[in-house]
Amino acid sequence: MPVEEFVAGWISGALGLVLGHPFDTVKVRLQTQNTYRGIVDCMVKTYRHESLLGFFKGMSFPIASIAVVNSVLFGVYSNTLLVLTATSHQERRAQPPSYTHVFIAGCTGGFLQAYCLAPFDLIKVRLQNQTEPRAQPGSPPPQYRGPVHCAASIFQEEGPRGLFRGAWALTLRDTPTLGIYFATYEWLCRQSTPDGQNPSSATVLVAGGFAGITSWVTATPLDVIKSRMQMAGLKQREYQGMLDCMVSSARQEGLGVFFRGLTINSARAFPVNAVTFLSYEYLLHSWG
Ligand SMILES: C[N+](C)(C)CCCC[C@H](N)C(=O)O
Repeated sequence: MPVEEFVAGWISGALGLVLGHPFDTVKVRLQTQNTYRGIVDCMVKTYRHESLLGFFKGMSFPIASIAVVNSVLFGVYSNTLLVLTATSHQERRAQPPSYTHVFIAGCTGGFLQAYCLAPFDLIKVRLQNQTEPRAQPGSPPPQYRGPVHCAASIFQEEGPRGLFRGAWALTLRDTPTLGIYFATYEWLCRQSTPDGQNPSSATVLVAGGFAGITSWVTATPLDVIKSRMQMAGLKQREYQGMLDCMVSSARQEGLGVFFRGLTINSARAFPVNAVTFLSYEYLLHSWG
C-alpha cells in the first residue's frame, strides 16, 4: 500500500489547519453561543476579551490529530481509488477515474476519518467555547485547563462514550460531503487542464479552494447539529438524539439555525483547502 499519500495528507492538512483556525473558532462560537450579533461582533469581542490568543484556543490538539485524520482521509481516498481503478496517483492523470469512483473513494475516506476525528473534534469544540480570558489573578479558572485535562474530565464525568459525543452527526456530515469534496476538485481540475496533463498550481489552488467551499456549504446544517451535540451535557441542554437536536433547534431559532457559520465556513474553506491540495499535489509530485 503506497504510504506517500498518508504522509502528504498529514503535512498538507497541518498547513491548512493553522491558516484556518482563527476562522474556525469564530464559527464554533457563532454556532453554539447566542451572545454574538455576527462575525465582526464575535471577532471584536474575542479580541478585546482574550487578545489574539483567543482565536487560537484549542489548536494544539487538532495539529497533533491532523496527522491521523488527514492522512487517513487522503490515504484511504487514494488507496480506495487504487482498488477501484487499478491506477496509482501518478497514473491517474493519464487514465482519469470516473466521477463515481472518485465520489465513492471520497466517501470511504470521509467515513473512516470521521471516527478518528470525533474525539479530537469534541475536545477542540469544548476548548474553543471557553470564553474566559487567559488565567488572570483572582478570576475563576476555566473548566478545562487544556486538551489533556479536557479529555480526562470528559472521560471521568461522561464516561468513555462521552468522548464520542456527536460522532454520529460528524460521520453523517463527513461521509457524503467528502465525496463531494474530491469530485468537485477533480471536476474543476479537469475543466481547465488539457487531457493527460498535470493541473497547474493556479488550477490546483482554485479547484482546492472551491472544493472546500462546496463541501462546507453542504456540510453546514449537520455541522451545526454536530457542534451542539458536542456541547450538550455541559452548559447547554441535553438532547435525546440527533433528531431531537434538529427539531428543537429549528423550533426555537427558526430554520436559519442550520446555516449558522455558513459565511465563515466558506471564507475559511477557500484558503485552507487551496493550501491543502497544493501542498498535497506538490509533495506527491516531488516524491516522484
Ligand atoms: C467535509 N467537511 C466539509 C466537513 C470538511 C471538508 C474539508 C476538510 C478540510 N480539512 C477543512 O478543514 O476544510
